[in-house]
Formats: sequence, structure tokens, C-alpha cells
Amino acid sequence: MVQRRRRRTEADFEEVPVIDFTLAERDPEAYYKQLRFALEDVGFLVFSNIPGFEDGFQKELFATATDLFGRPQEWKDALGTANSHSLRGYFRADTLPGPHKAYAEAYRFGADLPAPGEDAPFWLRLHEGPNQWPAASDLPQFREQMNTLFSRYHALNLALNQHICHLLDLPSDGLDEFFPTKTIEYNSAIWHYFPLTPEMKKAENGFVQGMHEHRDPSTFVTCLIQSRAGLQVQNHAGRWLDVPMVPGGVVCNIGMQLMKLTGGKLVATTHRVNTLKISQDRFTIPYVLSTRLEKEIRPLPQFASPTAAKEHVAPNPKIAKLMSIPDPLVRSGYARLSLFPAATAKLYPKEFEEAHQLGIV
Ligand SMILES: O=C(O)CCC(=O)C(=O)O
Ligand SMILES: [Fe+2]
Repeated sequence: MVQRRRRRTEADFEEVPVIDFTLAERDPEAYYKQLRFALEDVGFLVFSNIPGFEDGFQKELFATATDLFGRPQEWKDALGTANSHSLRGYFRADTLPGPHKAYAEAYRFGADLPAPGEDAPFWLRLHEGPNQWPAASDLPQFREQMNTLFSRYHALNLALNQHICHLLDLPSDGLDEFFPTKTIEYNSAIWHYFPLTPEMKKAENGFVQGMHEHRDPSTFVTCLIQSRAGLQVQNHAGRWLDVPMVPGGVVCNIGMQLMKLTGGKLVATTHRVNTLKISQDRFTIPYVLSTRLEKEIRPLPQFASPTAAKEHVAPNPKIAKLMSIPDPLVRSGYARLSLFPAATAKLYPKEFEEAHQLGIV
């Protein structure tokens, strides 16, 4: 018991590690040592030198994002998530009342699949549907650039899954059964966080909300490129640490489903975006390779022992309620509802109210 307590204290962290991705080939021993600490104790890291994610490529994407969000409000609203039951397209987060108000706007994407019919269950309608692409005459490069990014993110996720298998002593295809085989399903968005204004500076507690604090709920791994810093993670002592800005870097973090699968061996860490850190427009593009919605995630037998599981920090009652929903499909729907309350309150009023009654949103 004493030993466990000591180990947990030692495994706290004061900074988010930066790991050179090319070490995986050049010096696997050093790579996996760093990766183990990052994924088992921090839950977050920034990779540098991932082929295909060079600074120049990322800058082109952020230039396109600047064009996209610089368009007139009516143009953006015409591509709004309010048109899309799978919540693809544009939305604003700064006009929301209450705790979800955030100084940001965003544009959401997922696998381009036909919309299921109106009679389909809400979780499926939230999950599947076509993207809303701006007219090519308005933003000629946009679609191709985004699809290039998505295919690079996909390849990165396949590589990372293998690295995680190596860390966990699983066969290299040990995570494959959790992902769809016929389609590549993902969730992504371009986020635009507004810069700090004098009004926001009046904030108390050193925090102005770019994105509320959360752990990524229904995911294995989240990858993200950022144009500048602003993301913060909470260490085990509860202190907020800045995720460093690494040119050409990709931020990666563990989601709660992978934490569950590994009995807590890999940690999903609480994070948020703090606008107090954002002096100029900040753009990010997170990407999550979706797991099979219908697949219930349980700890793998080798991680099922309670002594292997690390206790987690910063328990959040809303997330605890969400995770206690037994049906994985319904849970995925509520997870999506709670992440995008502005749009889902309008598109799915009945389910939104149910989630509210359950204390999830
Ligand atoms: O944009 C960011 O920096 C954070 C995004 C994030 O946490 C998320 O999409 O889950
Ligand atoms: Fe997140």
C-alpha cells in the first residue's frame, strides 16, 4: 500500500513531454521509455518530426482556416451544424448561455457517409452523415487539404496503435478489433479560439474558457495540431500546465475508452483551453479515429486487477454519470450531445432533455 502511494507521487509531472517520433525507428529503447512515461503517467505528449506533419504543411492548413473563419458570418452560418443531424459544419460557442460559453467557433468533420433515415436511433444519426463542404469556388483548396490531413492522421493513428500494443505487450494487431474494418470513421474539427479582450481579462481564477475542462470520453487516442499554445493539462496535484507549442508538432492524448481497456494503465488526463494564454487567434485541428460504437470496452484480462489500475485525478461527476450508462451506443450519443450542447439542444431536444435529467449535460 505504502509502495503504491509512493509510486503515484513519483509519477506526477511538471511538464508535458515532447518526443521525437523518429526515435521509434532510430532508438526504440529510448522511444518506448519516453512513450511509457507520457502515456502511463501524463496521458499527454507532443510528438515532433512526424513525417507528413511538417511545419509548412501545418501553416498552409492554418492559413486556410484563417480564410474560412474570416468569411462573413452569414456565409459561415449557411454551413452551420444546425443543418446537419451529424453535426458537421460550422458552429459558434461564444453565444451560449451558462457554463458552456467558450470564446471559440469551429467547423466539424467526420467520415463522409450517407445520412441514416429519420427513424434511425439518435446515436446513429449523430454519428453518420455527409460533411458540409464549402463551395470549391469559395475555398478551392479546402477539401483536398483537409482530406490530405485526415489520411495522414489516419496513418499516424495506425502507427500509434502499434506502438501502444508494443508498450502493452499485446500483439501488433491487438487493438484492431476495436476499429471498424469496412470504413475509416473519425471525428475532426477546425477550432478557432478568439484572442483575449479587455473584457475577458477580468476573469477570476486565472481561466477564461476556450474549451471547458474535460477528458476525451469515447476515444482511444486524440491527435491535434495547433497554431499556438493555449491548451492546458492538469497534473496529479491539480495544477494546470501549459502544453508546449512545438512547430511541426502533434499533440496526442489518451481518451477514456483506452484508459478503461487498460484498467487505468494508460491515463486520460483532464485538459482545457485557456483563453488567457491566447494573445492572437489560435487554430487547432483535433482528430480522433473512431472505435466501433457497438463494442463494449472492458479492461483486458491482464489489466483487470484492481491493483494494476491507477486511481484517477479530478473526477468529474458529469463524466462519471456518462460512463455509467450501460449501452455503449446510447452512451456514445450522450457523449456527443454533451460535447456540442448548442447544436444538439436544438436538433435533438428530447434526448438533450433526457441527458440533462440524467445530469450529463
Ligand atoms: O483545441 C484544443 O486545443 C483542445 C481540443 C480538445 O480538447 C478536444 O477537441 O477534445
Ligand atoms: Fe479534449
